[in-house]
Amino acid sequence: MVKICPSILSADFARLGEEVKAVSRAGADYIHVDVMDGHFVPNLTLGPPIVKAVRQVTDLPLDVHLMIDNPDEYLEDYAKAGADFIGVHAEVCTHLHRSLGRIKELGKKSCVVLNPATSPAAIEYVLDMVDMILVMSVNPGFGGQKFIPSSIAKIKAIKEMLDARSLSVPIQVDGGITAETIKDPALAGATVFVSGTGVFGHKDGYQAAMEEMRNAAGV
Ligand SMILES: O=C(CO)[C@@H](O)[C@H](O)COP(=O)(O)O
Repeated sequence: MVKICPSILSADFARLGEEVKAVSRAGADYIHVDVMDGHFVPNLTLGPPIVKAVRQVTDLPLDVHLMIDNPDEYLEDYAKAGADFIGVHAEVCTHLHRSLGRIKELGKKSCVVLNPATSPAAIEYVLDMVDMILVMSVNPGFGGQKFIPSSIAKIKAIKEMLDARSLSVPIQVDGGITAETIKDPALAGATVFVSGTGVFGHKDGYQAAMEEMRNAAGV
């Protein structure tokens, strides 16, 4: 079952509440919230007060992707703000097992995130404790970038690792996802798709964008 998660990074921030309501009505499965700190990634976005505000305008799960250094220091703030999923990068968590465990202790779903250059081996020993795995198909920091094709082999490798352990953790993919690019990652085993410009920039509107992606995924 394909899930589509509009990334509010590409929304009109001056009308953020309306934008979130509109994609929720148009059939989004989760609202994807990109948190950037200007250190781990070369861009700055938003923090817990905005997550709290978004929480008030939709009943959909909030999928909060922390692109920040020292995520442990902020997990509780994002949990309190209303995140449902909290994603942390394998590259910045010195004690990844502890960070993912802390997310669960806070009563939230945990997601581990891999940059394009990071090997699936980095998450081999936490596969059994995560609720979602996010494969970045662009280098994080900006919307509107081109899908990196090597992500497909990585998704396949992670799917094989999960199957070998009889685990059914959803694989999410994020970056450059549109109706034109969704099929290959879907065939490789991804079921959860983040899309920013592909949804918010679609010429025929949000519902058409998500329907096209679901149809194109075709799995
Ligand atoms: O995390 C990120 C970027 O760092 C993504 O969530 C982008 O927001 C996706 O945007 P598109 O590539 O779909 O435009």
